[in-house]
Amino acid sequence: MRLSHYLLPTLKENPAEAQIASHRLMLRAGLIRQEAAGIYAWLPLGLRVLRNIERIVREAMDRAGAVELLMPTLQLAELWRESGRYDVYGPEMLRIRDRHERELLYGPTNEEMVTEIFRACVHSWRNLPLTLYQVQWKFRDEQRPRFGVMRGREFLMKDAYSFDLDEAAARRSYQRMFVAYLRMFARMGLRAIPMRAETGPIGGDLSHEFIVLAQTGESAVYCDQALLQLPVPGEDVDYAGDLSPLIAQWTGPYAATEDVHDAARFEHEVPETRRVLARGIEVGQIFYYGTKYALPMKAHVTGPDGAERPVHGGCYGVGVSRLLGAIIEAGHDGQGIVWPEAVAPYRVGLVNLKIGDARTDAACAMLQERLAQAGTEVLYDDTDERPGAKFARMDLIGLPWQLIVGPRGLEAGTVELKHRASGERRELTAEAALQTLA
Ligand SMILES: Nc1ncnc2c1ncn2[C@@H]1O[C@H](COS(=O)(=O)NC(=O)[C@@H](N)CS)[C@@H](O)[C@H]1O
Repeated sequence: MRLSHYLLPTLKENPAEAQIASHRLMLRAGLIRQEAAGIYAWLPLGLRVLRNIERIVREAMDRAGAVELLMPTLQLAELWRESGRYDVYGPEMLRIRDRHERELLYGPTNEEMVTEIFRACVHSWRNLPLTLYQVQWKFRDEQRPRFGVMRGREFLMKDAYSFDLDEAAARRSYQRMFVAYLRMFARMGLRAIPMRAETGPIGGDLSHEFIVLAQTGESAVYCDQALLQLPVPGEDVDYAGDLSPLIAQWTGPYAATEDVHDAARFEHEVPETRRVLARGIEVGQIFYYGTKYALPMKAHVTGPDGAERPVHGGCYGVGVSRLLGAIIEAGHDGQGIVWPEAVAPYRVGLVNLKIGDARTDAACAMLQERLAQAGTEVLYDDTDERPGAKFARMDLIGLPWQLIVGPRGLEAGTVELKHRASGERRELTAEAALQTLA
């Protein structure tokens, strides 16, 4: 991709309204643009990261056996009257009337709608367990949208919903999602800690939040240091097996958000040297809520004994757009963003220090060709700005690698390869650089 024909409106100054690093950097690096309070346009570079995060989320859901569908953002109010949540959901719900004066709402979440789809399509226990998921925009009319995409009003969520014959089976679905979440966040370069949490308007009696520790996190969290060192389940985890030992390993040590924190237990259970009090960003939350929606909405299946019964459910959310903020909070320095390779918008920033010079242009063309053949995504800075400005922009947007081509280097038969995260720079031949990037 050539920067001279791209849309990358970087900003030199820190925008006054941005109070935390990720908000400042997302605006300065030209990833998003605020269109209204809590409502953002996703500019090309930010959209590529969002899509990479979605890909990792989808791969984790598919691997855990969930099935993707896509539900509309607009929902009928009567659906929420069936569950009894329409009147209790509160001012966060954006209520809309269409031209026929029909009452609609912009979905803040989709338990009712997915239950309606389930009850219309599934009638036998033989179809269970079934976990459906989507990646869809949500709207919550937050009183105080802030911190950029961290607490937006329109935001992208992966929401999954499990359906099972009984509580025991539903808890197994919950465990599969729990493990999938541990793996998913680790693949994004995050250490997300599962913490017992309140269930709030979604309901149920079992919930865990997945928290990324960060100074600017909105939640205060208390946990046992031991949790921060646990190895994340590997690629070979057997989702069909008994996951209880794994869950016990991750839920044994003390971990709680402030709204469920038990100070006495914390002091009693956790040796002082291992007590962690930190702030965290909630990047996901999972709930078991039994028949809370199936009962009022009559989502039944015929059991093995031939009897009709309401299904047991759970829901599993991930803040896909919030994750850009969380990843930047966890990975940035004084020069800008430091993207983990797995989510970076491009892997290599190719910088031509003298656009128009036959040798540097030819070298850059060759490098782009070879990197494209190797499947490496490249953002080519073919602008004629000063080198200093080009380096600063590359550091700001935080691509994992910078490949710098200048006339002096070519004279000596070398190009420069810089690793953004470590700051390490090396002068080496183009071939050696391509080998390093392979
Ligand atoms: N205002 C918001 N802006 C950005 N992300 C948000 C916002 N509200 C929630 N999220 C993200 O969305 C995730 C899921 O939201 S939730 O309310 O906990 N859960 C649900 O809505 C369930 N229906 C999940 S299926 C949260 O963990 C958080 O990461």
